[in-house]
Amino acid sequence: MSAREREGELLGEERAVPPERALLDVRGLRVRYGGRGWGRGGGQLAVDGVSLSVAPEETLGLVGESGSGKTTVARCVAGLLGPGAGTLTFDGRPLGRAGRRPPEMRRAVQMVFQDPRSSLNPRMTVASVIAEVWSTHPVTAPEGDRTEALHRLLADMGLDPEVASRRAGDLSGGQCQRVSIARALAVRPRLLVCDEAVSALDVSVQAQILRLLVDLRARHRLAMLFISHDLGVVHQIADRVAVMRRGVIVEEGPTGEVLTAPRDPYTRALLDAALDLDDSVPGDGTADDEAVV
Ligand SMILES: Nc1ncnc2c1ncn2[C@@H]1O[C@H](COP(=O)(O)OP(=O)(O)OP(=O)(O)O)[C@@H](O)[C@H]1O
Repeated sequence: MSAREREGELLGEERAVPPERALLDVRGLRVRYGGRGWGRGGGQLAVDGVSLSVAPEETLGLVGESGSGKTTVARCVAGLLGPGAGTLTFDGRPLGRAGRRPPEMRRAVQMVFQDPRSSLNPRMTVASVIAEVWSTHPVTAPEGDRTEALHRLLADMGLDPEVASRRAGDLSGGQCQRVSIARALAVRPRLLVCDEAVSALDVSVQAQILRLLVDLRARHRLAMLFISHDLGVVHQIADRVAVMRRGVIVEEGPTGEVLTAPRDPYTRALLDAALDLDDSVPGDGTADDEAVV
């Protein structure tokens, strides 16, 4: 089936999330890096007609091998990259690049990156990281005592208030990721795009951050686009899964179905490659917690 046919199928009656129910709706997304401009050839066609939807409070897992185009989709949704072709809508409104989004849409879609250390300025204190996003989105800034609000936010992330005065560069990887999540949630988003958000962490810390995300998702009624090459991790968190290969979605469905009875040979190969799904799921509850201060 060609990318266009597959896109057509996704546009039809079988769509998992009807357009009127979708929070995020991506239709026929195409992205080419380099070359002579869109439609003029050359360069690298990274995403070739991706259509997907995420309902309010739903988590869609996007899986696939390295280079399949997952990050490119994430960057378009977060507004860091413009689509070559296709449409993105959020709550029924067109979703342009971040610079062109109205402030309420910029804050509604937040992203958590793979490498927590490089996504934070190592010289900034945690308090100033959060103060910066509150000043960018003043509507989300606390009205009363900001220090108290900051401490509450940190506590929500499982961080001690003492972390507020520490520089990001002095924190552990897990602590940095908790701060990155705090920065994203400080502006009260509706959709969190997590791009390999636990991949760079030690296995025991992965489990903690995954549990934190599951907990925050419920408490803050978040929708998530959760990108990972790790099927075990996706199994833990996603309601539905879309499988990407070479810029197209080859299979999509409820997580249990896709990961236990895959229809596409590529999904089966991915599952076979994940040596043992159960063993690859982090978090048996026995791992020592990293110091969360
Ligand atoms: N800035 C860029 N310039 C040129 N090509 C790029 C760029 N970013 C990504 N690509 C190419 O686009 C394709 C898709 O990359 P992308 O990072 O979206 O895939 P991915 O599935 O997220 O992979 P990974 O898990 O390794 O990040 C790859 O072939 C990659 O080499």
